[in-house]
Amino acid sequence: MAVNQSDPSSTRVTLSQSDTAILEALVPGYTFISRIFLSYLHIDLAAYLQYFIALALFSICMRYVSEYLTQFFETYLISTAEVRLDDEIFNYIMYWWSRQPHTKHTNRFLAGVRTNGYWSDDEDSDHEESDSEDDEWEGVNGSTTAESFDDYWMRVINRDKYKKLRFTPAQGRHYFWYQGRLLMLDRRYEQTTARWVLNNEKLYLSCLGRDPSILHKLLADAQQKFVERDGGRTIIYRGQRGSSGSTFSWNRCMSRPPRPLDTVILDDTQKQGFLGDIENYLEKGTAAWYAEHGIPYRRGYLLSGPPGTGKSSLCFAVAGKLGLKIYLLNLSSRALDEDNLYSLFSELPRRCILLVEDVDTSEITHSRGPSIFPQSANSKDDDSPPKPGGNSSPDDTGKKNSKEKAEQPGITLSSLLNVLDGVAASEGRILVMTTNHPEKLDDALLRAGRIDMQIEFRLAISEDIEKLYKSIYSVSKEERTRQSSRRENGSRPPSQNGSAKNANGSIEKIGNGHAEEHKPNSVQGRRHELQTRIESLAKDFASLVPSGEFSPAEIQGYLLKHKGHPERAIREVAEWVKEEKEKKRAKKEAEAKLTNKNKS
Ligand SMILES: Nc1ncnc2c1ncn2[C@@H]1O[C@H](COP(=O)(O)OP(=O)(O)OP(=O)(O)O)[C@@H](O)[C@H]1O
Repeated sequence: MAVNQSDPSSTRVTLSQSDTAILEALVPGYTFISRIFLSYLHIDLAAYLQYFIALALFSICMRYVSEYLTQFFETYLISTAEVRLDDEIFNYIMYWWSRQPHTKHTNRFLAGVRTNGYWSDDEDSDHEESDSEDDEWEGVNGSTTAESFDDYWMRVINRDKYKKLRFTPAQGRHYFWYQGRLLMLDRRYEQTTARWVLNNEKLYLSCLGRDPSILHKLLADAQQKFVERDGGRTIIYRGQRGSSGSTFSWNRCMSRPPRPLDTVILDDTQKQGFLGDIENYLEKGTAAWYAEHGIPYRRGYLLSGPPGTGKSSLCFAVAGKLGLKIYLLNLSSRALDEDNLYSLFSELPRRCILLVEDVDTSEITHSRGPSIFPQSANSKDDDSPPKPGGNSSPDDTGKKNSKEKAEQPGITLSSLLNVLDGVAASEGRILVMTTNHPEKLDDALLRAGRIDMQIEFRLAISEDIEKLYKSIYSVSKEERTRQSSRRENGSRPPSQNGSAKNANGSIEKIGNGHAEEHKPNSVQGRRHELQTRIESLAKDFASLVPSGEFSPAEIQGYLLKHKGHPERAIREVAEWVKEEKEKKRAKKEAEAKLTNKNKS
C-alpha cells in the first residue's frame, strides 16, 4: 500500500496488486465496489481501509467477548432446566402454562385446534364436555329431559363446529413471574434431517442465580396440576417412535374413566384369582420377599380365549381398580428393534401393567416346532447352568430358532425373552398378554416365570348371558345416585316420553333404569319391582340364547340394538340366534373350502 503525496486535498491510497488480491479474497467484490464508489461518489475506499479493518477487528472482539460473557453468565449466574418433547414433563409444562393467568397477555403464542395435541389438554376438555352432555340430555331413552333429540343434536353439532382454540408459547423466549421470581421459558425447534421427525422441540426453563429450587418447585407444581386433572382415570401409554425419530419411547395416548370390575362378566373364581394374585404381588413386603428368595420381582399373565370374551376389558378394569397405568406394546411394529425394545422396557415405571394385545399376531411369538425336551410345568430358571453334552432348554431352542430369523426387520423371540426375564430385565412390572390362539405361542414364551398365570376366557354360558342382560337393563348405583341428586335439585322435569307400564303391566321402555316413575314416595317400591322384573326377563332371555355359542361381545352388540327395550330384545332374539348361526355356518364352510383348495 502507498500514499499518493502529490494530491494533498485527498489522501489517495494506492494499493499494490497483491494487497488488492488479499482484499478481494477477504471481501468478495471489493474491486468492483471500490470502483463504483470512486467513479460515482468520488470516494476512495482505500483511504478508509484502516478504519474498516479496525472496526471489523473490534466487532469480532466484541462478539467473542459477548459470547464469553453470555456463556459465563449462563454457566455461573443462571439455572436452566432442559425439557424434551418426548418426555411427559413437556406435557406438564404446557398444561401448566395454559392454566396461568399471565399467558392470556402473551403477545407471541402458537395457536392451534389439534384435537390430539401432544400436550393432551384436549382429553381434559373432552371429558368435561361429554360429562356436561350427559347431564343435560339422558340419551335416546329421553326419560329425564324434555329436549328432543333434534334440538340436542343441533346444539352438539353447532358446538362441535367450533373447535377449541389452544394457545401455547411461541418459539423464542418468554419472561414471567412465578412466586415472586422472574423466570424465562425458551421454546426451541431443533433442526433435523430426519424426514419423520415433525417436531423436535425443547423447552428451557431458566431463573437467575445458581439455586434451581424455584425451577424444581415449578416443575413439581406443573406435575401436580397435570396428575390432579387425571383424577381416578386410567392412563394409557403406547410404545412409539419418539420425537428424535430413531428411538422408541412411551407416549401418553389417552385417559379413560375406570371400568368397574363387576361389569366384566367372567367366572368369579377366575376374576378374583387374577385380581387377588396382582394385589398379592403389589402388597407391601412382596418385593423384599422376592429379593430375599432370589426371585426376580416380575409377574406375567396370559389371557386367552375367543375374540370378544373380555380379555382386554378385564385388564382395563383391574388397572382401573388398582390405579395402575397401562403401557401398550405392539410387537408387530417393523420399526421396533432390539435396542428400542430394551429402552422401552427400561423406561417402564416400577408399578404398571404392560399389555401386549393379541400376542399371537406377531410372528416372532409363534411356536418353532416341538422342543427336544419334554415340557415340564416348572421349567428351568434362567440362571440355571447350561446342560452338559450340549443339551439345551426349551428357552434355548426358542432363542436359537429365533436367530434364524435375525435377518428380518423388527425384533426376535430371543430379544423378547431377554427383556421379559433376562439378566437386564426390568422389575416390578405386571405383564399381561392376550391371545386368541394360545396354541400358536412358543413354549419358551409361556414357561413359568414368564407367564405365572393363565386365564382362559370362554364364550358366554347361560349364567353369563343372564348377567349381560341385567347389566344392560338394570339401574347402576351411579345412575341411581345421579337420578336422586337430580330429583333433589329439582332441575329436571319428569319424563314426558320415557318408560311406562302399559295396559297389561309389561315394561315398554327401559334404558339404564329410566323406567322409574319420578314420584319420591313410590321410588323404592318401583325400583324393587323393576329389578325383580328385569331378573325374571334375564332368565327368559338366557333360556333363548344357546349356551357357549356366542361371545359376550356379540350378545352385548345385540342387546345394544335394543337398548331401552328389554322385552323387544327377548321377542326378537330367536330370529337373531338363527341368523347368527347361519352366518357362522356359512363362514365355516367357506373357510373349509379355502383350506381344501390350498391343500390341493
Ligand atoms: N366378559 C365380558 N364381560 C363384559 N363385557 C364383555 C365381556 N367380553 C366382551 N365384552 C364386551 O365386548 C367388547 C369387546 O371386549 P374385549 O375387547 O375385552 O374382548 P377381547 O376378548 O379382548 O377381544 P379380542 O380378543 O378381539 O381382543 C367390549 O365392549 C366389552 O365390554
